[in-house]
Amino acid sequence: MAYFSATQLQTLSWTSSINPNVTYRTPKLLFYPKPLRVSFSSSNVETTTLTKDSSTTTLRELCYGHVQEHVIRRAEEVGYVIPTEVQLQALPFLFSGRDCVLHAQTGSGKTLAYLLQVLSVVDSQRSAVQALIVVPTRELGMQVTKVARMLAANPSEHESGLKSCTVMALLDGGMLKRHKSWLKAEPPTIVVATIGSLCQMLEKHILKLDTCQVLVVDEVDFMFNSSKEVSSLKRLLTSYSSSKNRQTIFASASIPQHRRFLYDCMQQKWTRADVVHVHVNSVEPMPSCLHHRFVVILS
Ligand SMILES: Nc1ncnc2c1ncn2[C@@H]1O[C@H](COP(=O)(O)OP(=O)(O)OP(=O)(O)O)[C@@H](O)[C@H]1O
Repeated sequence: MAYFSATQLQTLSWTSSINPNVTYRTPKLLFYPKPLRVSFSSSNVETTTLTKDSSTTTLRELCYGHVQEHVIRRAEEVGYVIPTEVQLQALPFLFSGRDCVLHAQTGSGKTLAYLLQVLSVVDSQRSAVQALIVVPTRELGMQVTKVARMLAANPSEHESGLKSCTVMALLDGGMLKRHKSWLKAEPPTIVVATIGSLCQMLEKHILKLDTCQVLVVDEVDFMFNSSKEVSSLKRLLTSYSSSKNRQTIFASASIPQHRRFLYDCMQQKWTRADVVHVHVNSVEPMPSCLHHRFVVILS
């Protein structure tokens, strides 16, 4: 049995401080902006000189050759022009097909990072579920579905005669009866699901995941901390499709014991052994205190 010590796990961790002496050797990242401080927990670090400034790398440049033009255009139309730090760091790994743990603060842009990867992989002409995004709550599921549908919408669909990518929201409290008929008639390309509704569909064999190429688990720390969801989630990660045949992406704002989590990912075969931990630290730390002010309005 292979044994990995916690120190052998590959962890990429960026901060905004610049250390010109430490970078790393992944060739895909050579266009990277400024020298970034990249810490590996192994001693596998090499020095390279990076030239281009991060402020000049656009989302279009990052996505070029991976994401369809209409998706990039749609993203630009809604204002996604410059990648956030986590998108800048994660997208080259995601596009290369590596399993990733996206670990960055709330609002840092993890959702867009994994949705761009999902949209780069799926083929809307195939009638099969190709990506599954598991979320802890209905509210988050609705938000993710909205962004996915917005990005996937193809305005030239009618002229080209090509089918658009379809996104199903399989969420707790939703109309599962309607979803059953939809799944039977024509499988959607992407499914966004809460674990409860998803398991119902899987157990009844209405939904099959053998064609799933990308599995995303959002708010993974929340899911693993919920006693109600954890066993179903573990089953999902190991039973319905194998980590060899799919790309697995975990996203979370906080993973308190991330080394332990990465170790489990490999040991339990939730991911492949070369899973990448993309850890973007907050550029602006939380303020140490808050000032409260109030105004008295005299009537
Ligand atoms: N490249 C970008 N340019 C401009 N805005 C962006 C970009 N990427 C994401 N956003 C916006 O930033 C906000 C937060 O993004 P998002 O929801 O993807 O963050 P997140 O890291 O997934 O947060 P959470 O941990 O809460 O799920 C959203 O309003 C999104 O539209």
